[in-house]
Amino acid sequence: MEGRLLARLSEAGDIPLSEARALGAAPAHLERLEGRGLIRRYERRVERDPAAAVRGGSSPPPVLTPEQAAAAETAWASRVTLLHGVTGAGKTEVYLDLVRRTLAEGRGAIVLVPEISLTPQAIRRFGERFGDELAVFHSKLSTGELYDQWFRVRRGEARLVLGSRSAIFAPAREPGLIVLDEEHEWSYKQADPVPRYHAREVALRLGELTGARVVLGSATPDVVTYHRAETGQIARAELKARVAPAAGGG
Ligand SMILES: Nc1ncnc2c1ncn2[C@@H]1O[C@H](COP(=O)(O)OP(=O)(O)OP(=O)(O)O)[C@@H](O)[C@H]1O
Repeated sequence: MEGRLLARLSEAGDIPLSEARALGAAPAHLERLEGRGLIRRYERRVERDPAAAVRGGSSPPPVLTPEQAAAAETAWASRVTLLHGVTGAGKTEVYLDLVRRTLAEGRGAIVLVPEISLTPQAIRRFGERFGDELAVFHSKLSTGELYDQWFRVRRGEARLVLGSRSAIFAPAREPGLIVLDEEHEWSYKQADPVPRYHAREVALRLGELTGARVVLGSATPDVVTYHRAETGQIARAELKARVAPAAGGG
């Protein structure tokens, strides 16, 4: 067994303890080898990274349409903005543009989407654009995965948080932007279990406390948000046209 282990180590450099065990190494074997100075045991943090699979090459961002560019400008110039746009009008590209600007300023960003919209494709869109800056929070992560994501954000390694409602509590450093996509969704309200909160209200308050811009995106805004926009308490940007499909040119 010891020969097999040493052979494996000489080819791999180092191996996890679990692999040594699988090769048949018992604790006594390891102690003996270590005593003879042939191996050394050490601990290393290994992070689980649920976004790793969706990180790809960086695809260049599309040029925003004039309507999208105007919407991004309004949001950039305002504290809180309702981004009112029909389905397929390209709201996500506006969020991506605002995230890019925010990271370029050296600040962090939190993008909330309803749990049901947090699909691999949606994650990939952000992962392709922002790579290692991205941390993803959703309810299917194991406690360990959640812990790792939390610490990547906490340490400032990941400055962009993408997640469902509870991601609003991620320890983003110096948040400069908070986006709620589909802001009208009832799933942003957590009624049970405690703590009971509405992620939109938390986002608005966090924006006040930190100076982060808040963007509320929807094709069908909540009546409360709509009223705030109508009465001028928050800004409004509209996307009325669908983005023409790249190949269609219509
Ligand atoms: N400026 C652009 N140039 C080229 N393609 C674009 C542009 N903006 C958006 N798209 C493409 O159009 C499609 C719809 O855009 P996007 O997903 O951003 O819209 P959305 O409003 O967020 O959609 P939904 O309402 O479904 O959430 C996507 O495939 C996106 O890549």
